[in-house]
Amino acid sequence: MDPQKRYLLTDDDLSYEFDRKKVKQVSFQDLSYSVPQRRYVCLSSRPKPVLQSVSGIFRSGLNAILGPTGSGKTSLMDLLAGRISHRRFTGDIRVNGQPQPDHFRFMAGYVVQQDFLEGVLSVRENIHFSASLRLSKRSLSQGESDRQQRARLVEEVIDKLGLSEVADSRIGTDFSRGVSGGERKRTHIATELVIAPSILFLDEPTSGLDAYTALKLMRQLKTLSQEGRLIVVTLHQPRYAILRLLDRVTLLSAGETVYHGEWTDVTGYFSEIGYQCEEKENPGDFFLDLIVRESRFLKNQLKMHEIETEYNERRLATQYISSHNYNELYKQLEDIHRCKTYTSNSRVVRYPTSFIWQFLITLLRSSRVVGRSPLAYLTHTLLASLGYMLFGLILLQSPLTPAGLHDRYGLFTMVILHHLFGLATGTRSIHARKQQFIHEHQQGYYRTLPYVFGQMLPEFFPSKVLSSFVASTILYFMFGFKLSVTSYLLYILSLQLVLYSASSITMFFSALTNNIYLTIIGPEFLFMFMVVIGGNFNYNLIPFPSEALKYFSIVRLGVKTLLINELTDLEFCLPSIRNLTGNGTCLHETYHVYKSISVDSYISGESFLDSQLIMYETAWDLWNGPLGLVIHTMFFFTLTYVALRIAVRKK
Ligand SMILES: Nc1ncnc2c1ncn2[C@@H]1O[C@H](COP(=O)(O)OP(=O)(O)OP(=O)(O)O)[C@@H](O)[C@H]1O
Repeated sequence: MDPQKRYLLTDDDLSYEFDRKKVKQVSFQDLSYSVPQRRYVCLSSRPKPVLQSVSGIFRSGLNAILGPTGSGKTSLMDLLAGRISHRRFTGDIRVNGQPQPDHFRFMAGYVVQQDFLEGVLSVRENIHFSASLRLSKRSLSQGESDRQQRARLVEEVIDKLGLSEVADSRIGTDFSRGVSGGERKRTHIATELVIAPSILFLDEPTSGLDAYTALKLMRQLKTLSQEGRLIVVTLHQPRYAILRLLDRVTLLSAGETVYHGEWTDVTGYFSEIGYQCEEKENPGDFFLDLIVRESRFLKNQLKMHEIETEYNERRLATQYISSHNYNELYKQLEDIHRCKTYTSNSRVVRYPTSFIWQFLITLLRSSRVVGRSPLAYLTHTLLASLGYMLFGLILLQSPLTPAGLHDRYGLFTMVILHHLFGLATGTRSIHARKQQFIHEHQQGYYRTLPYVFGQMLPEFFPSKVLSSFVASTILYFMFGFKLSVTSYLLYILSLQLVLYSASSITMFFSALTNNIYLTIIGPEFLFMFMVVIGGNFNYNLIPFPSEALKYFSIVRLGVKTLLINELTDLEFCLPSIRNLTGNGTCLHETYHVYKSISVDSYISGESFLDSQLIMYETAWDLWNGPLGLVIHTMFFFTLTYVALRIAVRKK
């Protein structure tokens, strides 16, 4: 193919090219990357350089990025894996000599330091989840059914990583022990390997493992690389036995390269520039100590503003740039990167599976998660029911008296407040899932919307919906609200809508920010605001129409609907004239007798609604409350979706 013509290919063509071809080489030239350094929440100061003019070529085999903590290993790997937007860095990355396509991250396996496996699911189920969402129909062969092929691939990878004995064991959560650390790490690798990527990135795969397990894992990676894969790992301070397995390394110091090339040549290179590693010393320790010592010295010099040109020339990074190794590398890179920079024809990112499929698979996972921890979900219902039962006992069969009318008002307000500050706030656990969502989304498991409908809503709502339904029903009959099917249904509907509305607000805050305090205080502040504007406070001094503002209050919309539903057609009389007609009205003849004695002897539900400035005459007056709650819910769900979309935008 004409090399110039190659760059006229569309993303689809490229994806096809890469799906068919193995990634044999990733080359990068003059990569520089900086991050905004925020001192205060809104103000950003000078950008902090993370990588400076880093170049190299990784080929099939076991490649490693080594360096002390904070030297930029993960950042370099993120760039190479396509997890950082092209807008954020300068330099050029090529895959098999072609520009890195937009969806490269979907094709590459990426094992992050902290895994996001589902603790209540088994090893096999976790791997299956990845296979179901990341293996496109096109990548599966004809003949066998898709389902059988996926199952076979899962079993193959379980076997390859030596996980057969624990395949049905649960991963484990903070509260229940599961598989060992090494098995967990291998399961994480298996979730990536199951898509048979020809390139695999692993960030600190040995961290948290004992020496033996770490070596065993690295040997497995070596075997995988010998099958023709291109594997890139970052390592912090590996032992010698691990270093000997490596084919190529990049040594980083404060974002600059101090060596890139074959592992076997590294000792020779350093002795050439005057640093001789003793025979019995671990070369890894030797180089890293050298880099750390130099960085510390450099930091002190910088503090004193006296970094000398003479010293600069002796710096490891400067010496590397003037070395023969670097010249050779640069010649090769010039050759590979000679072609024009590719500009993408389309920015559409194609997912391996369809929207519906992503929804179904995420729904299956969330149902399993809910089903496997029934106690966690039922506790909510049990506690809420017990609490409401207590209120029901205290106010058992409240009479239709003026005092009973005030009990109704008080109880409605209290139940709504409990829905806001009690039931809805549990939705904050979405915050804990956000990093899992970001990782899985970046790896091409699913789009945002199927996740929202398939995972988020089913996982967070059933327990709340059930709690609200059971507890409110108990209260309804214990307290003795209006005995009418329509009134009962409208009462349940209103409370459910209040719950959705309040939960959508807590969800929005969880999706919006990583700050745990803000996810707690944000919704509470908003709820308090709604109590103030929706309650009977005199806030006419606020410079906007108070009536319009009331529609913003979930409290107002909820209480108003419950009051209209309960109070219309009811009359509340003094106990002494509590001789009801059977349809909730006082015996008016008796009332006439008492009328002259006390004005408080009789109150109609309607007159109470009048006193609260609540309109109740038309169907619109009744239904604008539920409608307002639906609009609230939809509004905050949309905001949640937008916040999640922003959260998953490439770094
Ligand atoms: N998004 C970011 N925001 C702020 N600082 C960042 C960001 N990304 C990287 N950095 C900073 O850049 C430097 C390099 O980070 P990076 O995670 O790449 O280092 P590392 O070598 O992988 O470290 P470790 O071994 O501890 O994981 C660090 O000082 C880090 O704080």
